[in-house]
Amino acid sequence: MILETIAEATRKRVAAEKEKCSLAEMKEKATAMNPDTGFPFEQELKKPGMSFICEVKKASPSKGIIAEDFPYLEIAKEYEAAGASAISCLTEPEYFKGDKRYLKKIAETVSIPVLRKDFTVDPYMIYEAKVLGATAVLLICALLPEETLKEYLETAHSLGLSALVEAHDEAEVAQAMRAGARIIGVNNRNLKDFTVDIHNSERLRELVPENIVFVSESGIKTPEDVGRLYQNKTDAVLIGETLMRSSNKKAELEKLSSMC
Ligand SMILES: O=P(O)(O)OC[C@@H](O)[C@@H](O)c1c[nH]c2ccccc12
Repeated sequence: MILETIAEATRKRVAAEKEKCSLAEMKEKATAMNPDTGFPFEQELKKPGMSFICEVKKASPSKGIIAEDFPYLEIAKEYEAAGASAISCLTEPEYFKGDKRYLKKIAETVSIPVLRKDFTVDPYMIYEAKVLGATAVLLICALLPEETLKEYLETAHSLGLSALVEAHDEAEVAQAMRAGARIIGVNNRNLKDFTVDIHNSERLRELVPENIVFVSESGIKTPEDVGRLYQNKTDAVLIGETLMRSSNKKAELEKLSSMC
């Protein structure tokens, strides 16, 4: 299964990185930074109206190369100027052609919150996200036993980082809530077979109380998709491909939000 393959590659990558900068050292750097961020990622998504998390993504295992030309910093600036609430930046290098340097540079440049989009399988990656300037990390339920998820959430929160906890079905939504998630994202893409169904997040919406931020992720393409999710009390949408393929991101974002 692709998710496990990526997780395994990530474990290897992190093991190699620890040779250069140990866990103790990374933790030290992260904890020396100001934890009192006021959780801007969560605050942005909680604002009235639909919030847009716009993703900077060059490639994906399901789509291959999405953007041949990839001026990531310009893209991030365009998202910000277009009114994005936050930016999601892929840092996974092998399958998504992401890079930690993209995240660092984007976080230095824009003033909206930046999510580190990666396959968090080690607390090291949470400390590193903080050091790179991220305001939030992704935690995928399918990769983390409940106790581990709880522990990672506590680590993130103690550093002032928000966590977008990704679930795909009822059991994972329940796991996310028990672990103390404040932001739950339902992925419309099934990571086992890559099928996309935005009905998935519509269906699971009612399981999440309104004090927890609810995000719909993946496969969102039209103003009708966004409008339907908005009617269904979705706080935010996470959109990658549709925006990445658009040559005028501001116009595209305006169009996508036109039915909210
Ligand atoms: O490009 P899309 O279909 O709009 O999807 C964006 C985002 O939801 C997707 O990239 C994603 C959702 N969960 C992930 C976990 C890891 C990597 C990527 C993802």
